Amino acid sequence: MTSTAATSSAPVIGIVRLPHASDLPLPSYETSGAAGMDLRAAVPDDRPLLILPGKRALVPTGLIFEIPEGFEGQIRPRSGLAFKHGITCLNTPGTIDSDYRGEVKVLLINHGDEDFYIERGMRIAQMVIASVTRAAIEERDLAAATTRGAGGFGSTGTA
Ligand SMILES: O=c1ccn([C@H]2C[C@H](O)[C@@H](COP(=O)(O)OP(=O)(O)OP(=O)(O)O)O2)c(=O)[nH]1
Ligand SMILES: [Mg+2]
Repeated sequence: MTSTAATSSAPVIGIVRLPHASDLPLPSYETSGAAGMDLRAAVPDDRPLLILPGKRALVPTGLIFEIPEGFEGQIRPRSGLAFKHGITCLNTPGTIDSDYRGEVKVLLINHGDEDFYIERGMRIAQMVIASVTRAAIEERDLAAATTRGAGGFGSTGTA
């Protein structure tokens, strides 16, 4: 089941299919409540991409995204690939900036102990569109005091 229904006031994401993805389906939400649209591998039909255990690969999607200002694309792993094969995104969540006009690529790593072949059209990751807040930056001489202060990295204990 796939769903093309958008939430109300949803941003419109423009997608350009590059020649090496022209026969692949556009990304789509697999169910009516799916948060992410699945991305497919645009590797050659006759040349699956081998990822050896412990190695990583940049997998082409053959897609250029036009994400409106105020939003970003987050590339996240698919849990099934992670659970069954140890295949995940190394830089998760990958950030797709709204002003990026290059081909979106997915950085996969094989954390499993077997060779894994990425086949053409395989759904390798998912993209979640999220709103972004861009902050104003102000330099300060001193940061305002708080109860936590400089405590971190487990300073509150575990229990
Ligand atoms: O998984 C990813 C992550 C990033 N990108 C593209 C889109 C993004 O807008 C651009 C830059 O990503 P990022 O800012 O994470 O990388 P960087 O190492 O800081 O590169 P740059 O100096 O180009 O910003 O690379 C991808 O295609 N896939
Ligand atoms: Mg950057």
